[in-house]
Amino acid sequence: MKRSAAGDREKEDKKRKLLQQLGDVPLEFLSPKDNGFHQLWSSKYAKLVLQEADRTPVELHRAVQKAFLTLLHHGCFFQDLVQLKGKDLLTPVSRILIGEPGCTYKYLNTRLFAVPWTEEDLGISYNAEDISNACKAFYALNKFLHLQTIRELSKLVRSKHLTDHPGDLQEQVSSHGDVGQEDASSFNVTLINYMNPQTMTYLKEEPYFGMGKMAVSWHHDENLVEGSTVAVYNCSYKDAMNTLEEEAEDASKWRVGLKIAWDIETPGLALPLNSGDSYFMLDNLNTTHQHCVLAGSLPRFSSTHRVAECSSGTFTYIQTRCEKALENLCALPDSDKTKLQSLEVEMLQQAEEIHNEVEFDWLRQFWFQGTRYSRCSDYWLLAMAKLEEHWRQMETMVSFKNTSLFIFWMWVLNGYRNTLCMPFTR
Ligand SMILES: O=C(O)CCC(=O)C(=O)O
Ligand SMILES: [Fe+2]
Repeated sequence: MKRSAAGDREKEDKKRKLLQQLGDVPLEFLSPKDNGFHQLWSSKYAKLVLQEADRTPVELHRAVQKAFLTLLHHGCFFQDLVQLKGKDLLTPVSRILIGEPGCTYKYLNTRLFAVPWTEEDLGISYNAEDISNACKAFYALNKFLHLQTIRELSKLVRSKHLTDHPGDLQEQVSSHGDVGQEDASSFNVTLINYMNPQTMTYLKEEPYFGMGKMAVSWHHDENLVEGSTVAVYNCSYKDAMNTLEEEAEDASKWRVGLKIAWDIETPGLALPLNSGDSYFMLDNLNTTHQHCVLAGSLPRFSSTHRVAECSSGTFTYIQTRCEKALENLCALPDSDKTKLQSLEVEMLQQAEEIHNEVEFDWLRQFWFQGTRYSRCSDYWLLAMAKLEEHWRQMETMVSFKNTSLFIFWMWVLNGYRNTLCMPFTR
């Protein structure tokens, strides 16, 4: 999914107009201490659900919290260089993507490659046993959050708040008679975020409501299966560096902010999070509303489980594409030379397209991000070596095509010249 520069500009204009309209008066937002907070939540934000820490098994908390720290100690979190409003920006939060083997997730023009999680041993080698265990912990958390999501979705179906898409939701829920099967609500990746506010010198102020410093600005999560839920596990922790008083700590909890997209009438919502809490953006909430993350005072991790739309975003997909293009290349017997089977224009064009796709959307994306993926496992290095080999073979195809085109134009040109010269040469 390419973000168009024109589309971005249009959105920016709309946003600027909105801010001008507001002048210096901030919009209203409600927190738990405000009257009407729960009323607002249940009427305008009913598809946002909080599950407090005690709803999650203690062993799962333990395994996941250990996993976060393992990844941090192995230096697996990286700030992403993303494109926003035509500018290259480094995200304040550092991230890692973990998920189904071969899955990728593209956001803000950056393709992230999932460090594979598996329950059983698929022969994937990890750089350390604790990294392998960390991936297993997120797999377990994923399964748990998936179950909770189904539960919350069916509660939503039964509730009177359901207004739009009742049909879709009903379907999503009823397809879960047998929980655990693959479907639109099985999360295939988690994008894990980490930020230590004490080491971040500059964080942007939330511009519309005056909610405070943002770790992640207002956005919709992109590149997800339409209407799919996003489930987030939140975990802040005290390290030896943090010596805050209990009270001060309380005043600076991490919060998730929500607002209805392009709506300046409905107050925004700021929901404080305790360590171990999970929140769910059910059904199409991510489309109708925007969210942001407001920084608290402690270092914090979040594991954001999603259904990435990866019809053209898995290793299997791109490998199959390459193989399709390479069907047109056949080996000459008794030599290491190859030739094109068909010179049909469509065949040649398709090969060129696939050659570009693998080069720009996969190889360059991967190498641009440096060696970050080799911190965890060799999975993507091996996968990329295969794609590179396909790319190299396609390179010969494209050069064949260019040579054929050259010969064709020479032939046309010569024919033309011969025609012109005919009276003189006769
Ligand atoms: O950390 C969170 O609570 C949510 C982060 C988020 O919105 C994102 O990564 O897209
Ligand atoms: Fe998000």
